[in-house]
Amino acid sequence: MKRVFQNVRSVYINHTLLKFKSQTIINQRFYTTTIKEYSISKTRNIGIIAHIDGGKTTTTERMLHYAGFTRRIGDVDHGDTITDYMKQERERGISITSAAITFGWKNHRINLIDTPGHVDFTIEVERSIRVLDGAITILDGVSGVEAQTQTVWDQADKYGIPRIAYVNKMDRIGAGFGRTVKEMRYKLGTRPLVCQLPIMKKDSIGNNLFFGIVDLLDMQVLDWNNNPNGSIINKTILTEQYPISGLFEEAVKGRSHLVETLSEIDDQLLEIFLANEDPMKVPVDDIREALRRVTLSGKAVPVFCGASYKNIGVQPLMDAVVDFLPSPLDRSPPLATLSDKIIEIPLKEKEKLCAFAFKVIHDHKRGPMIFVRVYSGKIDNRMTLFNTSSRKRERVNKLLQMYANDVEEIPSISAGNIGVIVGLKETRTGDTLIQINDSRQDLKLQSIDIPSPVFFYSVEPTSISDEKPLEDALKNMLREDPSLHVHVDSDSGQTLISGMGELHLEIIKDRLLTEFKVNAEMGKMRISYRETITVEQLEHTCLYDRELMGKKQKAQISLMITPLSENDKGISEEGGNRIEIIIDDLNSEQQNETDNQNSLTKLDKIEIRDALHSGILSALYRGPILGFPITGLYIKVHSPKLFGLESTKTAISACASQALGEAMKNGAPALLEPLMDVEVEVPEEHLGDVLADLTGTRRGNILGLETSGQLIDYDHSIEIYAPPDSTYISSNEKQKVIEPKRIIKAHVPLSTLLGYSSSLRSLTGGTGSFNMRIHSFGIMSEDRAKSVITEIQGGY
Ligand SMILES: Nc1nc2c(ncn2[C@@H]2O[C@H](COP(=O)(O)OP(=O)(O)OP(=O)(O)O)[C@@H](O)[C@H]2O)c(=O)[nH]1
Repeated sequence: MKRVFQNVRSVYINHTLLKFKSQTIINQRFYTTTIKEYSISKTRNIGIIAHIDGGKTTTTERMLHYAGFTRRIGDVDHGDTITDYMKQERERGISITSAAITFGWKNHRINLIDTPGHVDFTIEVERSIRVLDGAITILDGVSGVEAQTQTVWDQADKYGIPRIAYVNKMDRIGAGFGRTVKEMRYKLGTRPLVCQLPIMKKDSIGNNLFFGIVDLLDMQVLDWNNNPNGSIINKTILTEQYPISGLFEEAVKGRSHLVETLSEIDDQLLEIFLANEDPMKVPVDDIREALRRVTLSGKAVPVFCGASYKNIGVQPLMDAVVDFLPSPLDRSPPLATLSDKIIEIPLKEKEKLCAFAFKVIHDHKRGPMIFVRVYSGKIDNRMTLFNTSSRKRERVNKLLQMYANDVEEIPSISAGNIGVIVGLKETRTGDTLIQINDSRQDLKLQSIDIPSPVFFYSVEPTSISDEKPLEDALKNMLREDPSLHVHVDSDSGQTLISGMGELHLEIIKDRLLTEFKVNAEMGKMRISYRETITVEQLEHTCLYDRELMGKKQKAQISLMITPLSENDKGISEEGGNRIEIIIDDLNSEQQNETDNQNSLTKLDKIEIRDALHSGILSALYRGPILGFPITGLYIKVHSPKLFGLESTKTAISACASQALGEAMKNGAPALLEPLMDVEVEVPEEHLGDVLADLTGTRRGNILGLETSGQLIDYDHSIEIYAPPDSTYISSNEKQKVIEPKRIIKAHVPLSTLLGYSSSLRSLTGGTGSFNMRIHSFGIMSEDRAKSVITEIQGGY
């Protein structure tokens, strides 16, 4: 073939961008550590979020390689990736924890978090997103926007995280870039801006192979031809002579659309566009700057494509992280509460310290490792910190930068950065850390919403000598995982462990037995029901007056309890309840107090509030019917009456607990069961059978039917550009493209979904798939409640 186009070979290995302090080979890996300090504007705290199996770990692995961090690319399917380092992750080929790694790219420091995709580990995603400044959303080019893609998208929306999107797996038969872009518009409600086009090429036997991409900004073709690890990219300026018919014309259409859409959203680019008139003449740097502005504002999402497994498309994606995702300086300051007021925490190194513990892992050699994001000030090695949540002083033993499961010691973690503290004994996920001499002792950064657990089992140590190791292991795991709940049932004395799903609890069991080497037996996995009240409002006053260990304990409080409205449920905390504590009235009473014995000088308001709060929380664990956790209530604690030194923290807490227990009995309590948001995808011919099964014994409520890959509820008023997919699929492959499936959306009680995957398999001959996540807890009918009570009381 006559070469009529300019061919530029460019080496994309980025080793030189890191300033090496040392290089060591550990387990065949090539580790580099860096002492180079990047300014905050050159820092990117980003996450990779996607549906399960979207290719997050595979993409991260390539990023590490091209950044010069690893000598060889790890493979999820061989269980040797850097970020999936837990035994359970490698065995199952899935991510369970989110790994945090730092690497350099184009003179920027990238702190990257690879999050899990499975719905059982949603909280891992939530706590990571909480501290991120930007995210890459990976979509599977064949499956398009999937259920969990929508979940993580919503989570990122909640925290206002700017995003770029990457349509992966373009090498797979049936991949549709244009279709996925359209799905982003109508399923995610975003405005996708196509920045690249995928290119297919015929191989020797006529099959289409994903070969490279067109960069619509620079109007050049990037291909990774004959290049096993993808480090070398051939760059070719795209002209009309390019030997793939129609490619140049499609690229002109794509670029024109990109410039026109950007001009619609961004006034600065509009001016440049008007001055140039032709979208093809608008300078690439101006387009890049406009893309950055619209991404940061959340008005649009640039879309890229590739096949990470085939080492295609990853470096341009890394460039996009640097070019379009925000630095910590581009983000609005996080909010915190201070003395019941909402304040902003400005990002300044010279300010007082404010850091957020977003993850805790228990390392057998180093002890607890606390992952923190520093929002203002600086954490120095050996510093003493104050934890405003546990109200304890904690001393830093070491500060670390993480390279997945490998580390480098660093002298400090400055504002805008993510790092790890070793030496803190009491800090848990979600805690706020400040300096010891800071007067803002109740400063708390907005914490993480923890979804309600839906499964539980009991755990018993095999012998008395196993009790302590079990207790220690559970304590460590609780600090790591805020979605795990451990509770000792006061009636049976059994330790109950509850979690987000069957997989979550299976992993916990596996870790207890193999990682912590605890000898224990687990009971059958069961559904965690809930209890609530059905009356409109309850008022109750409780006087607690007891003698404990020879000391008189006395306190009184009043409660007002109402069921939460549907709107309030979305903003509820504490197991789906909202607790409000009003102790302002305490002041006046205290001031009027004449009897010195009744003065409250020993307890400050924060301690009284904490004691009331912990008392209510402990009572919420045990409902009056079957002892399941209480949910769906707004509980107002008010008019506390304290009796001098007899009103200890224990008395106040016990009084609150007793008050709620007594009140619940008068509230016509009812049992609730978890209702799941279910999406079942089936071929048309099995639709009837699957619907009948869901609405029959499974008691499902069908919410709607959709067809995969078709535009439903699509807002045509916003025009988007999506390249035609058929251009890139050979007639041979067209026959193999999977037919569109029907998607059933329903609310179904969890209790009827146990073992659903095998039923669905037999109903659809293995062609159906489903996804579920907790929607809410719904009140059981009387008959259903009776059968659950009989089942549980008769040996449950
Ligand atoms: N054909 C093809 N397969 C891919 C590509 N990227 C990833 N895969 C495969 O897809 C599967 C899932 O990849 P992972 O990287 O583990 O996906 P993940 O999103 O990290 O998965 P979870 O963390 O468990 O949610 C593995 O078998 C990969 O080899 C790709 O570009 N093309």
